[in-house]
Amino acid sequence: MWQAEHIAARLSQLYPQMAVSILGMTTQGDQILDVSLSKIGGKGLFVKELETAMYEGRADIAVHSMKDVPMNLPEGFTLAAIGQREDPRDALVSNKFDTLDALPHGARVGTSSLRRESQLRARFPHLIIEPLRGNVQTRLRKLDEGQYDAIILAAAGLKRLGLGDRIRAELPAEQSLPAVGQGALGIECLENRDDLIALLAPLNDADTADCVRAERGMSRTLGGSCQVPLGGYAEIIAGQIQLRGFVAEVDGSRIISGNITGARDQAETLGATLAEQLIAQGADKILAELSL
Ligand SMILES: NCc1[nH]cc(CCC(=O)O)c1CC(=O)O
Repeated sequence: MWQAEHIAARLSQLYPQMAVSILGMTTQGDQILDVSLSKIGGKGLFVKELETAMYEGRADIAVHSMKDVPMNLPEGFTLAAIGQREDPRDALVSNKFDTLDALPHGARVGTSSLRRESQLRARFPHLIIEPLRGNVQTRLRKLDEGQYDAIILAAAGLKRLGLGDRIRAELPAEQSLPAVGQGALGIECLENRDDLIALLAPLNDADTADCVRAERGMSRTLGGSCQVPLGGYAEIIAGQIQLRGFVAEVDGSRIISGNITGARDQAETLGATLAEQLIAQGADKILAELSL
């Protein structure tokens, strides 16, 4: 809802004559909370109902976290704009500990993200990783009730909700490589709505869009979703895209990582090329084992 309201406010600012209203929706991704997303079909669950609403003409656009948008949109839909990225990092939230290093043997860390789990287990095999789902407030409540010693959340979600003061440590990309698209908002509409695509163009942030395209190019080639421990994060450095990526065993016993730098107008190809490099190092075998 914060994301939808943010985009509605931007549109009202850009187009004062435009009537903007929010059609609040709950998706299966919000409703099914007792199991990990990786077991129930992944991220598409956050976007499907919204696409149905657009298809049926009940909504014109949908606002998504790019992290939740599947690599291949259904036929007839397009991403009209990708907004400026909020903090892309993962954040440690705890009432007892200020850093990951401070967590003692046997400390319980909440996350249902295979990406976060694999990176934690590789560096801190003495921690116990336990599932944690629900919206941001629910996750914080479960921490505060003492079910966990610490939890890992996206910094972006916390900051947007004014909960940035709960962050004990922001994990640098070297320690917790973010998810593909993390921290960026995407606006989806029907591909044939040239009117909307033109109106939404000013909301596109070229830097973020190029970075997210590179990340998604990698993930698409790897066939990844949140069903696999996979991270991808791109930055614009000296006018070029620098993309890092990894695929790991969930238990952290193996992490295949790499990076690549290249031209912004080749973003997707750059992502695909990094994916091929990870595959050459055995990423495809890890992915194949996971889909068994
Ligand atoms: N999968 C849920 C989800 N999708 C996007 C965000 C955070 C906000 C963002 O990345 O834009 C979150 C929560 C989290 O990972 O803590």
